[in-house]
Amino acid sequence: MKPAVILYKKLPDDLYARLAEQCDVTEISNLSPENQQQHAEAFRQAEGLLGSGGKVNGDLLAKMPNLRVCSSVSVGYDNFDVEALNQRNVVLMHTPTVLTETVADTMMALVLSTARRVPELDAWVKAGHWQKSIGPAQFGIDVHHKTLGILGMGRIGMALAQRAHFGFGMNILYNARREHDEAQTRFGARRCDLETLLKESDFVCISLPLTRETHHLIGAAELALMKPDAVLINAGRGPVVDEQALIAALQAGKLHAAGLDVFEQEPVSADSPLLSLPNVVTLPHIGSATHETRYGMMQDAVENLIAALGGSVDKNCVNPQALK
Ligand SMILES: NC(=O)c1ccc[n+]([C@@H]2O[C@H](COP(=O)([O-])OP(=O)(O)OC[C@H]3O[C@@H](n4cnc5c(N)ncnc54)[C@H](O)[C@@H]3O)[C@@H](O)[C@H]2O)c1
Ligand SMILES: O=C(O)[C@H](O)CO
Repeated sequence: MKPAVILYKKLPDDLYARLAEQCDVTEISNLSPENQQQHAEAFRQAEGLLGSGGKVNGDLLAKMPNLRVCSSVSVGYDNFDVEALNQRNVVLMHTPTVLTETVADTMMALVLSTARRVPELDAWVKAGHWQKSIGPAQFGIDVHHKTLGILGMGRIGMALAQRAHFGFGMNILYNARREHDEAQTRFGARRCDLETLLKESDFVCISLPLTRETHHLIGAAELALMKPDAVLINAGRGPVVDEQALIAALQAGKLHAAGLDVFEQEPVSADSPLLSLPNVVTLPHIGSATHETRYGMMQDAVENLIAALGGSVDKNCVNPQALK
């Protein structure tokens, strides 16, 4: 008999067919309480759960007594209560690697667009304000040969360092719990404490996961250490930065600009002051959102689920120790 799974994300037809060939699929739009209630029996039967968005915690697990594998269409897994999964011996699979280069591209896009004010000046031209030669009011700041500090020197941090160092001749700083030999050898990257990184970087770039340690890692005190002409980029998770403190720093002119792909609340509220600051570039959490990469993530998530239900967790598993 095929294992029962709940699918809470729309898949392309070919990937749905691949999943349905191996599993008995119940498809729902999301993990809302209404869907959990309406499909209570399917939740009770399910051995697998595949999708992204929505909390997977002890409450949900209590409704899924047969669950063995969760497969997330994301690398970040802060939506999952891993301790609760471990207690129940539920394996969590995710999609690292396939999205790394695309997210690094997005971060570089934020670096360039904040420094050179691309969205702001695009709107200015389209609004008909370009009536004579531009002057200092339209100038930006250089990116090349500046210092880029990375918080979260993992897969995405390394791919960003590669672009910044080889593409733009930038000096790379990083803050990490351990020395990263490859970062030192390939990019001449220097490990430093958080304070030094914030004081010396022209661009502070966050590609950290959201954990108890990283929640509000960057608050008012940390922002105050940054140079007034520095830029903050966040493509990790919104709550790594205290958003109220960031708004206050930007409003007080203590930072040059910010580039944000992630927010404390998503979608960001339409009345957030961040949306009316001209020096803030906002994106709707599109770090990995290209056609090719999103397809690759969904493909990996399907294969991860099938492999883990079959007892194989050699690749892309957050908690292999949970496998009984
Ligand atoms: N904006 C997006 O669309 C998007 C897309 C993909 C990933 N992300 C985010 O980026 C994160 C990183 O992805 P990755 O594939 O590079 O993961 P990774 O595990 O390879 O890298 C994360 C790095 O952060 C480091 N780290 C963790 N806690 C730290 C701390 N307290 N201090 C210093 N360093 C710490 C880890 O040691 C690791 O090197 C994901 O967890 C996710 O939250 C966002
Ligand atoms: O963690 C990830 O993979 C991205 O944020 C997409 O959700």
